[in-house]
Amino acid sequence: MPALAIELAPQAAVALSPPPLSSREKVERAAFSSVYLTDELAKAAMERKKYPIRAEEYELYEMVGQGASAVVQRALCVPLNEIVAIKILDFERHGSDLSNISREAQTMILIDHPNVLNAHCSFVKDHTLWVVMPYMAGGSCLHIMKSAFPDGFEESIIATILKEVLKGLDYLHHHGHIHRDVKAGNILVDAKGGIKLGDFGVSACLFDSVTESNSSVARMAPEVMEQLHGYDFKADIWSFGITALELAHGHAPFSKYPPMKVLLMTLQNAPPGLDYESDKKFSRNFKHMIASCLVKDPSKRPTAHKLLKHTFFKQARSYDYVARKILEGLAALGDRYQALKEKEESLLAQKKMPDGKKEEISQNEYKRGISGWNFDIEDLKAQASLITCNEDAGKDQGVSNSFFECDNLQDRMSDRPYSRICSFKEHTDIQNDGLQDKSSTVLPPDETSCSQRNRSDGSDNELKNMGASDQQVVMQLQKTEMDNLTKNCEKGLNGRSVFSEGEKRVSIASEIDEKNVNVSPTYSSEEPRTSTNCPIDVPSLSRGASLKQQNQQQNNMNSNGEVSQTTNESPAEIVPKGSKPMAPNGDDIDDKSKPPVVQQKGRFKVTSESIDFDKPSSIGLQKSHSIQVISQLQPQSLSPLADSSPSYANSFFQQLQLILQSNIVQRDHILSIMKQISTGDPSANRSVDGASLPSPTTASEKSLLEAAHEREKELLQEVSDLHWRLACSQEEVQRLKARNGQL
Ligand SMILES: Nc1ncnc2c1ncn2[C@@H]1O[C@H](COP(=O)(O)OP(=O)(O)OP(=O)(O)O)[C@@H](O)[C@H]1O
Repeated sequence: MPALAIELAPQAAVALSPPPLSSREKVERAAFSSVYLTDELAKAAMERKKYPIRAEEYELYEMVGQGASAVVQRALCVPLNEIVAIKILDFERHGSDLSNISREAQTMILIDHPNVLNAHCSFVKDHTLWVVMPYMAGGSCLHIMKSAFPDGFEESIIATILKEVLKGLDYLHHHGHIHRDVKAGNILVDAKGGIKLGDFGVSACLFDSVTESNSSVARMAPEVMEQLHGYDFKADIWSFGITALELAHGHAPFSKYPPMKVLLMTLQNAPPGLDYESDKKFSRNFKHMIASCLVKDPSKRPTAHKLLKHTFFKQARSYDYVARKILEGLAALGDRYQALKEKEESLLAQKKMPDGKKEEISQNEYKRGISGWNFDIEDLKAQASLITCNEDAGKDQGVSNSFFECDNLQDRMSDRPYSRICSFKEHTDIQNDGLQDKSSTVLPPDETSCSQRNRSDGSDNELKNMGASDQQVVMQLQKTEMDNLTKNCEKGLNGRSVFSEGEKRVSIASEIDEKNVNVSPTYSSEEPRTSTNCPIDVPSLSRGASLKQQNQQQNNMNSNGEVSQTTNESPAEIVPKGSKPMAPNGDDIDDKSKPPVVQQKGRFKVTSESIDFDKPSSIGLQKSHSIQVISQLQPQSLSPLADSSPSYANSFFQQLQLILQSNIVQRDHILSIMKQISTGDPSANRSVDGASLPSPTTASEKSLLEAAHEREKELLQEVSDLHWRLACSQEEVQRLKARNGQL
């Protein structure tokens, strides 16, 4: 049966109304709905060499790659006598979103940029879609690292590769595309060291594969994970930052964790970054470049266009240099692929988990975030003083512009450089963070304050990043893990080993462990910690330290106060600052003056409106020492403002309750564990209900309860703070509504 071409001239693009279709027909027809077509791209595509669209005209050779949804084979295009790569997607086996796949294959054909892998053509063969592409003989950066650079590339190579990737991203964003899967595995190198960003979205919907693999989750931006407000091209910048870390270390920061863990870590923790101590070989510019991408608030991430001007990329070299440095001496791609596949299969067969050390490193990288950095403040001041202010200064950049070159006025205008003061302040804050505490309890760069405004609208991880359902998941996981922890402690008390050899040592439990339990007085904040510490450390707990540490962490999480709409009813009404219009021409991508755009991208919403909550008011919550009383309060009773927007207040109140409940559960677990340890009785009451807590008969139990009450008070204080911010936010919402009404 002859293969059917789906490479169609854009003029022929017609959306057909579908009667019941076979999956093959669906692919073919979906290819017509070329929403991405632009005249410019279509013209370029028409001018290109014609590749045959019949499978018979290609000779398939060895496999050179495999992704979640496709295999890639080297092949000969017989009529043109040219080696190509053919990506073969089995759309029946993967049950993929056919319209997405074929539409994006179509887009690949129209792509025309030296740094983006385009497709020569694509066609359907039986139940598979064939995408014919240029053959990239070096393979992906991931493959190259796995074969010859397990600890990552050197900085000049990384700068060269990433600069090319960034050019590709800039092109895509300029044409209104989000890549959605930037990673080392999708950065391809040709025989001459040329770099192309591949796999332009041909792999299906991201969230369909979340449960299967964490390779995409590891690089997913927080706003993509939360799915509350949609995301925009800045999500690619986050992934770009993670990819930079991947190239620097040979693996992504949390690649060894299961997807759910990665989701939680990304949402809850400070962003990962290069470590001042262990990454000494890398320059400050590199560290800064990564940090500027890994800012949780997308609006504070630079555009690809702006990032290209970062001083880090000054060290970029030629393609030749890349070929010499990383390709020389490598076996042919097919052989390398085969060898890696065999190695991975044998590891799997032996049930050998990946190196536990790497897990620890990942964990520590993650926790430290950028806290270990030391900036030369004088240097920064000098650089910052070169930057010109504009009226929006400080509004939308997460990190200083002092690392960015401003070539001309247009760049300055389009990229909205920071003001001198903000730039300096930002770094002061970063530096202070580093000096203040080298442990994990630091604010990420996006949460450092630049002004009063920024102080009040920085991200609140618990509230901004997580919807109610996320929190339920978190709570459930935390409870499960806490139960595990309790069991492990029991095992420890019974003289049995806490973790078996092959057991994963770092899990969510370790996170909880960090926050709530692991507070041995002998603990050094710079030492890696794992949940294995539990049975050893707990007997010598310093409760004060424990609670303080926990509180500090909580405060860090909650002190920035951005309050975002989380109700499901009207997600488009209030959206985060980070969501900006994705301008097709790219020039005004950062222009806040544009009207809001809400766009549905498959299952995601792309939104552009932002709201700042910057005006404090003083509405206090009456404190109570009983958590029960607070948790029973109805939202209406909390604030008169709640009446004006009940769904908003309800949602917010629910979130507060969830956080509080989560803390209560954790607290009770900890108390229970401590009691077991102090009595040496693993069968001691493990109930987590406040009502069934043991009565304070001994001095140690008394002090435990005192500590718990302290914590309770702290939590109440936090609730009070949050409520205050809610009131501010509501006021701001009213103000904005009024302003919108006027407009
Ligand atoms: N044009 C090419 N030339 C050489 N190798 C390629 C080419 N395209 C892809 N590969 C190799 O094949 C691998 C899988 O391809 P690709 O990532 O496009 O598949 P996928 O199913 O979309 O993957 P995923 O969705 O997991 O990213 C790549 O990581 C790369 O190593």
